[in-house]
Order: sequence, then C-alpha cells, then structure tokens
Amino acid sequence: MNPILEQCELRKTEITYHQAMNSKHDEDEQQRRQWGTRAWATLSAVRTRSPLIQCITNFVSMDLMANTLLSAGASPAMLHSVEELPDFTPNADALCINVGTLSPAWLPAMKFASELAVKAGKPWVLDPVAAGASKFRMMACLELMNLKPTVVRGNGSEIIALSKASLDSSMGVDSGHESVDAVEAAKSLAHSSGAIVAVSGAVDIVTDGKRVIGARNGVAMMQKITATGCSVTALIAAFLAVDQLHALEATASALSIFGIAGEMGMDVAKGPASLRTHLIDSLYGLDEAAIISRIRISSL
Ligand SMILES: Nc1ncnc2c1ncn2[C@@H]1O[C@H](COP(=O)(O)OP(=O)(O)OP(=O)(O)O)[C@@H](O)[C@H]1O
Ligand SMILES: Cc1ncsc1CCO
Ligand SMILES: [Mg+2]
Repeated sequence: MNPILEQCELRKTEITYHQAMNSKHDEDEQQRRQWGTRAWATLSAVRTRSPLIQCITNFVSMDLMANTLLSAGASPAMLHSVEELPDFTPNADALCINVGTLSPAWLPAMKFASELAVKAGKPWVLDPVAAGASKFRMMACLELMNLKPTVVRGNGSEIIALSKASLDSSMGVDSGHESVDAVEAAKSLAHSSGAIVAVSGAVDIVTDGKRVIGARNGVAMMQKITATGCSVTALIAAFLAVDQLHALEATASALSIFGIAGEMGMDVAKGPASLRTHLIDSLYGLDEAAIISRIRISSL
C-alpha cells in the first residue's frame, strides 16, 4: 500500500479505537450514575418509611447492628423469644437472622421466625457467620437455607463453606479468602437455593446465579471493627423491606451505601474505634451528591 494511504488507514483505526473507548467510558459512567440514583432512592425510602426490622442476631453485633439501622432511618427490634414471634414477626417489614453466637436454644426461634416471615410475604436475610466452624453450625445454616432466605450475605470463607457444605474448623468469623475467589461458590449457592447471594470483601459481590455485580466501596479498616459484616446484612434487610421486588439491586445498593459511609468515616477516623463512630455518623448524614460521586457498582 502507498505509505501515505497506510498512514491514513492507521490513523483511522486509532480514531475508531479511541471513539470506542470513549463511548465505553460514557456507558460505564452512565451505569454508575444510574446505580447512584437507585441507591439514593432506596436509602430515601428507608428514611421516609422507617421499616421495622426484626433481628435475631449474635450478642457481639446487637449494638452496632441496631445503631446502623437507626442511622439509616430504619427501626430495629432485637426480639428472639419463640413465644413472641407469632405476634411480632408477621408485622415486621423484614427479618435478619445471624448465627454468630448460635446455641441450641436459639435455633428453633430462628427457624420459626423465618417460616413466619415467608408466610407473611416478608423478605428475610441470613448471615451464616463462621458457617464452616462446626457440624452443628453448618447443619443449622443448611436448615435455614432450606427455609428460603431472600438474601444470604457472608464473607468469602463463609460462602465457600456453605456452598460446598464443608467444614473448615480452623476458620472463625473472619475470612481467609478474598471475596472474588468466592464468585463461583456464590453463583452455585444462588442456583441451588434460589436466594440472592452476597459476598463481602474488598469487592462486594452480589449474584442471583446469572448476573454478577461488583460493589467496590468501603475501606479495609472496616474489617477491624467487629460486626460490620453483621450490620451490613441488617442494612440489606432494611433495603429489601422497601424494595422487595428488586432484591439483587437492593442488596448491591445497601453494600455500597455502607461502604461509602465507611469511606467518608475514614476521612476523619484515627483507627477502628473512631471509624466505628464516624461510619455511623456518615451513614446518618449521607446525601445524594456524595452517593452519586462515590458509588462504584458495575457488572462483573
Ligand atoms: N478490603 C476491604 N476493602 C474495603 N471494604 C472492605 C474490605 N474488607 C471488608 N470490607 C467491608 O467491610 C464490611 C464487613 O465485611 P467483612 O467481609 O469483614 O464481613 P464479616 O467477615 O462478615 O464481618 P463480621 O463477621 O465481623 O460482621 C463490608 O461492608 C465490606 O464491604
Ligand atoms: C466475634 C464474633 N464471634 C461470634 S459472632 C462475632 C461477631 C462477628 O461476626
Ligand atoms: Mg460475618
């Protein structure tokens, strides 16, 4: 080819490439803004409607979980006695069950409450804390999975253990896996259970077994505050309470919002103890502009 023509062809290819890259960037940016608008709308609905969230949760998490729900605008209630459930659970807007400090005495209440929630058409969320730590805990988690949770949210190790129903008794409540290493396990668990599965970590993963969404908000220091995972599970319940028909989107939005509150809290925190306080303050004060500018959700 004539060298001048060749140069022209090369230049044309270059321009087409840059145009494609720019339009991909515009598309990504548009998708990101759409997620921001959705997350803000759902948080606003929680603030306006103040859904009642019943939590049957571990002793460690009760305080942070209740304060997370309050600062997001929801109304937490930590009720777990079997005697109260028939009156209370059907009237709650969503239920959060967390097996962190599981004992035989509490398991019947967890199962009964989830059955009542399903019967009343209310969403419920399972947090399978340390699912692989013991046979008793794994059996309990598997039984609860059979009671049709709307969403299950765990860390990488918990979701991997649960999806294979295999024990790893060297693991406690902290994850030994990156969330991205649990994508296949999460998809398989979503397939077998029909639940939306969320895996927290540097990237929060959310899947219905087909679509996989990644939410990249948050700071690593959040792992150094006990029960941040438990608390974001309860926040997912609050988001489901106001947007039950879009469980995947509500879950991704709750994870991002909590992550954004962590990022903003980290701007002023000095360590885990002050981050705990500033995260709650930031969640309480979050506005639309901060969400739109900071949200980082995309398809994986
Ligand atoms: N490396 C990281 N970078 C950013 N955010 C993170 C990181 N690791 C965890 N997070 C965030 O911290 C929160 C807690 O997630 P984590 O995976 O630690 O839950 P967990 O192990 O169940 O915690 P816990 O059992 O103490 O409640 C989530 O909001 C998650 O997005
Ligand atoms: C530390 C701990 N132990 C059981 S539950 C819990 C809270 C974090 O999952
Ligand atoms: Mg946990």
